Amino acid sequence: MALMSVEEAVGLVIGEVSALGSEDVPVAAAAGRVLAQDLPARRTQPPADMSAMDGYAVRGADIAQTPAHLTVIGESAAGRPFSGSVGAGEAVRIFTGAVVPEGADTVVIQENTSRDGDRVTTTAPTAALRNVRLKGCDFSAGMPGLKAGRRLSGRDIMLAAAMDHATVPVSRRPRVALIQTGDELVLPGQGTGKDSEIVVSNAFGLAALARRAGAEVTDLGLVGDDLAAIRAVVARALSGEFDLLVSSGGASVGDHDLMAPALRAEGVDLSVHKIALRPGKPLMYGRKAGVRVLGLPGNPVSSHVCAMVFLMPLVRALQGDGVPGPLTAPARLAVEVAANDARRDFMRARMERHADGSVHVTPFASQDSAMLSVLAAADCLLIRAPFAPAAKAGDPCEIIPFED
Ligand SMILES: Nc1nc2c(c(=O)[nH]1)N[C@H]1C(S)=C(S)[C@@H](COP(=O)(O)OP(=O)(O)OC[C@H]3O[C@@H](n4cnc5c(N)ncnc54)[C@H](O)[C@@H]3O)O[C@H]1N2
Ligand code: MOO
Repeated sequence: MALMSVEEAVGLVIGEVSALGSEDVPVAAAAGRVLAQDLPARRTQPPADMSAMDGYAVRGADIAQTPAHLTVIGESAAGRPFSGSVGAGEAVRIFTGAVVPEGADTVVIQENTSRDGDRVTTTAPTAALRNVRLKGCDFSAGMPGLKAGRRLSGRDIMLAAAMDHATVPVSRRPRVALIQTGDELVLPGQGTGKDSEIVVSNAFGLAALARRAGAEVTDLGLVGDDLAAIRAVVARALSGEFDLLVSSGGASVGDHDLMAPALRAEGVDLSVHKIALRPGKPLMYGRKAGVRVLGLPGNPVSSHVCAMVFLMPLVRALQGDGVPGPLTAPARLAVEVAANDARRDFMRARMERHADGSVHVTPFASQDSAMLSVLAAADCLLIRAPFAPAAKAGDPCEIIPFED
């Protein structure tokens, strides 16, 4: 059977996905969530012309010549505006963040003045209109401040709060169920010391990546290589409690690789199985009604790479994220690499930043998809396109930097 290209598979997995429902969350809890609707400003900022400096609010025309002598008629502080207006030859003592009083249009910083009782004299020139933040220069009421589909950063929630939103509408978190299959698997600390045992690792990495992408994750635990047992846990995961089932293991063609038969027996329509991807060839994707299923290979590195290429983008797309990723970056090869075969390769690699800012990437000598020590030592994946010719040190390349 011909292998499906990674692009086609990604298209099938996230192509027709739209956001699950939405919920309102306090703005303080909204960082990392995806905005479900455009967020307009509920007020104008600054709400009035405001001083950007500590000094004196004056009429610009009055200070065209230095020195200019003015009479101080009052004070405007942040939150405590001056109620009168500034006439010709007058000044109001003003502080940063205070409303510029009516009549004034310029603020002279106090370092450029000398004060004597209620008289103030300018000691250096100030251009008219300086040091004033005009009403609405940041945003105006009704203006679309943040667009739907945006994953909110700390900077975004500052803007949301300043626009006077105590809560923000975000897409609800996709509910993800994890299953790990394999008779050999034991939990950390629970092995009996037999050479045939393998301590599970995959669910920890998968849960971490899914949560980082915004999912609520439930680990349904380990299940042996037994069709009835796998079907039972698959049936639970498909029962409506979850939006996405993610399995690891049992995806290949061996006699004990039972995930595809179990999924099909439980009514999952598998549209992807076997991809031109390394690591991660035996990747499955399918749906049963509203529940999506991602069947990842058991090899630990394969499961993790597939999670970066398919699981995280899918979890983000299920929140309506307009940029589901993964985000790639340009770099240069630090060493030569051999020609690639038909599978798009995501090589574990380390990057080094040179003084000129360029990033140089060295893939590890071992690219075994079982080797967690190499995965943990890597800080990026070097992408090699299908049939890419051999390349030499200094050639441009593309990487996916790990986010942690
Ligand atoms: N004849 C063929 N054999 C294999 C092929 C193939 O095309 N033809 N593909 C290989 C590739 S590529 C991969 S990747 C693996 C994937 O196999 P499975 O998804 O069936 O994975 P398992 O056999 O269940 O496990 C593989 C390996 O990973 C260990 N493992 C499994 N689950 C976990 C876990 N949760 N935590 C840690 N380690 C885990 C497991 O013990 C095995 O060592 O198939 C190749 N074979
Ligand atoms: O795809 Mo497998 O992950 O090459 O080992």
